[in-house]
Amino acid sequence: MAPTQVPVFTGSEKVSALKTNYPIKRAYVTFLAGNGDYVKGVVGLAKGLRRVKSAYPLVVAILPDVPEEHREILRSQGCIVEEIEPIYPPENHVQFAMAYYVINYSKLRIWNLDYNKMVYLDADIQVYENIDHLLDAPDGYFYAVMDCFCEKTWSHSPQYSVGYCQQCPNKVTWPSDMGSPPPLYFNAGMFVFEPSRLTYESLLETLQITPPTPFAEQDFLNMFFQKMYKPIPLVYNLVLAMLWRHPENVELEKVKVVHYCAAGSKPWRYTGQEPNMEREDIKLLVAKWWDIYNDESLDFKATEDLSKPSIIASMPEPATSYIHAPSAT
Ligand SMILES: O=c1ccn([C@@H]2O[C@H](COP(=O)(O)OP(=O)(O)O)[C@@H](O)[C@H]2O)c(=O)[nH]1
Ligand SMILES: OC[C@H]1O[C@H](O[C@@H]2[C@@H](O)[C@H](O)[C@@H](O)[C@H](O)[C@@H]2O)[C@H](O)[C@@H](O)[C@H]1O
Ligand SMILES: [Mn+2]
Repeated sequence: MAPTQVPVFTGSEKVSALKTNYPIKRAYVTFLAGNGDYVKGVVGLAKGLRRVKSAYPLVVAILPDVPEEHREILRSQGCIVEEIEPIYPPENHVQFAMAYYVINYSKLRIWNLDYNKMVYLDADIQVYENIDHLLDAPDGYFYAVMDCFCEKTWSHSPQYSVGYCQQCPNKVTWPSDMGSPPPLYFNAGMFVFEPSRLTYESLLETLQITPPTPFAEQDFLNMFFQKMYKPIPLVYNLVLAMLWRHPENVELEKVKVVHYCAAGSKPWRYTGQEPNMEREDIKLLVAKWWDIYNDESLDFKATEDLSKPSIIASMPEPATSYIHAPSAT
């Protein structure tokens, strides 16, 4: 297991009795911008969640530039489509964020959705095993998987310059003349969070006085939730670069969620040309993604699916509920 991970789930734990008169609303949520091919990622994710019999719906937070044709595709796959307004960082700093990532600040709108607990998943993520239990995790924390600093995309950072990575903190000791090592840093492609108006307004106010940085909203979220961040095991968000940067930390057969974020790994654009893309494990993971995307039996069927447990999921919670430790496999 990677160092410094604090196991969130220690077994079947009794969660405090929930006293509420309103149904606890839980869902998965992803983000879609533009009229390009990321819509395929969302369709794949919707079908993947259906394949693992998730009890919760998939909300898609879309920017206004998503065409009606794509919105219809998402609705036909049982997604709940919610249009959000873009969020731009302070005008005079935008050049500091990598241009490609600036649209990701708009992800912050998901804190304003009308749900109590959500799991955010990038559209380039696929869920291969049921992770509904994450929505039972104790409130008051921000759960996410630790990122890796070894890819070239991190070449701007002090970590990269000294060869330090939190995935192997003992390999290169953090130089004492560079102050204390950076706090644990999560990949913002997947996280468990509690939408709230109060948090949402605080995020937006804080953003206005926070100069953008290379990884845009990911850096910002790491700063904002630093005190609440609770690392969860890598099986919940396998950042593909881990396969060649930290293979000792990866047990591929136990991975529940795969994040196709390495350059050239987006399944719907895969050519195998970019570095590491010719690896057998990458070819297997891309093929697994396509198997789900092409599986017509996983398409949404209005009649059958409406009777799915997600209706139950919106019913008031029982007096107590349990967190079941994730399966070892
Ligand atoms: O043209 C785009 C680029 C990004 N995204 C969304 O923004 C997320 C973050 O971008 P990406 O996953 O490409 O970043 P990475 O995780 O690869 O750094 C994507 O997963 C999508 O949900 C999108 O909808 N359209
Ligand atoms: O806007 C910043 C983005 O930052 C993250 O992607 C990065 C990060 O994972 C680096 O560590 C990798 O090196 C890099 O390849 C990858 O693109 C999130 O996955 C994405 O959702 C989004 O927040
Ligand atoms: Mn991603």
